[in-house]
This record gives sequence, C-alpha cells and structure tokens, in this order.
Amino acid sequence: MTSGAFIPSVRELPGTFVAVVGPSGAGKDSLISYAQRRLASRPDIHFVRRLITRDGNAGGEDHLAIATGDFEDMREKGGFAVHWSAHGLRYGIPASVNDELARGHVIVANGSRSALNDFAEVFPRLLVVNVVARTDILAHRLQQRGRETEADVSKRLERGSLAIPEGFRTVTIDNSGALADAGERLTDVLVDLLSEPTGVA
Ligand SMILES: Nc1ncnc2c1ncn2[C@@H]1O[C@H](COP(=O)(O)OP(=O)(O)OP(=O)(O)O)[C@@H](O)[C@H]1O
Ligand SMILES: O=P(O)(O)OC[C@H]1O[C@H](OP(=O)(O)O)[C@H](O)[C@@H]1O
Repeated sequence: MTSGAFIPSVRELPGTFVAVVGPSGAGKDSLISYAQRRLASRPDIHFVRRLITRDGNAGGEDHLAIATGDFEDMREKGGFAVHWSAHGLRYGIPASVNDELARGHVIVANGSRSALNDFAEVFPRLLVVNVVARTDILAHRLQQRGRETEADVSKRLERGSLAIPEGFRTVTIDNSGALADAGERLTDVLVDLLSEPTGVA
C-alpha cells in the first residue's frame, strides 16, 4: 500500500488533499497544469497522475492508462487511496499519496463530485476546489477539445449540474474568463494551505 517502514493511519495524515472537481469542460486539468508549472519548484506541493482506464493517447489530462483488469487487480491489492467510476471509465488515486500527506505536504488531484464522500473518509484534511464556468462555455470547450464523441459530450454536459454535497470545505473558482486569472487563484489557494497551522508536519 504505502512505501517505507511507517504506514500512518488515515487520522495521522497532517497534509491536505485538494480535490479539484467541477463540470466537464470547466478547466480542471488546464488549471491543475497551470498551477503545476507555477509551483514546479515547491517540494511540498504534489500533483497526482491518476490511473484511468482510458487510452493514454486520448489527449487532455496526463494520466496513467491502465487496462480494466489491471485496475481491478490494483484495487484488490489496496493500490488506490480512492477510486470511482464515471463516464464508463474507472479512475484511481494511487495509495502512495499517503506518504506525502504523512509529511504534511499538499496533494492536488482531479477528483469527482460523485466520490467526495469517499475522499472525505480517506483524507482527514480535504479541500474541495470547485471549478465552474458558464454553461455555454462548457459546451464550446468540450466541442473544441474533441476528445469525446458528440454523444459523449452531451452526456457530460447533462452531468454538469451534479451538486457538491453539503458540509465540505470548498473554494469555488470561476474559470469562465482567462485561464491565467483562475490559474493564479488556484496557485494562491495551494500556497496558502501550507501556511495553515497544521499544514506542515
Ligand atoms: N480559461 C480558459 N479559456 C479558454 N479555454 C480554456 C480555459 N480553460 C480550459 N480551456 C480549454 O477548455 C477545454 C476543457 O478544459 P479541461 O480539459 O481542462 O477541462 P476539464 O474540467 O478537465 O474537463 P473534463 O472533466 O472533461 O476532463 C480544453 O480544451 C482547454 O484547453
Ligand atoms: O462528474 P464528476 O463526478 O464530478 O466527475 C467525473 C469524472 O470526470 C472527470 O474526468 P475526465 O473528464 O474523464 O478526465 C472528473 O475528473 C471525474 O473523474
């Protein structure tokens, strides 16, 4: 599950897990990439590559492509901190993130609104970053991106209004405008987390 001699219980993870969620096309991957470039010199802020049962050459997010059978094997062996299904795909956050959380670091990953209760069970310090954009902009961006078929884009737009359950510590970032504006906002949010009293071990 985790590497090294010390395997912390979930309640001993002082680091913050940042789940970036929001409707398809809002710009989660673009904002994560922006913040990753801005924070490349920070050893205490980590950006997760998710494992997804999607073709590695599909475009968009830099993920680790995995076959469905291998995904299930990894899940059974406890290889995921959190995993979920959406859009006919399986998604997983590797259990290795617990090593960095045990050090008090910040972990950033593209999450899922549908799996936030699972995230909260596993990560005692969870921040939800809800990326939003106007509905007409979502449609335009998904069509322009061209990763999915028209039918799949329609299904993604229908899922756009999925609500964030109540009770989560949430920061909302509107990415209807320039990527740099929203990207700087995300960068600031991540850096500020490390100034919080228990942010660093
Ligand atoms: N502020 C922006 N201005 C213009 N285009 C943007 C902006 N943000 C993202 N885009 C573009 O919109 C498209 C969707 O962005 P992105 O893939 O980051 O969204 P996403 O929320 O991760 O979507 P999904 O959940 O479907 O993966 C991409 O082609 C991206 O380049
Ligand atoms: O609608 P919800 O549950 O928030 O998100 C569902 C999934 O869709 C997106 O992934 P991608 O666009 O396939 O990479 C999200 O990152 C998430 O994993």
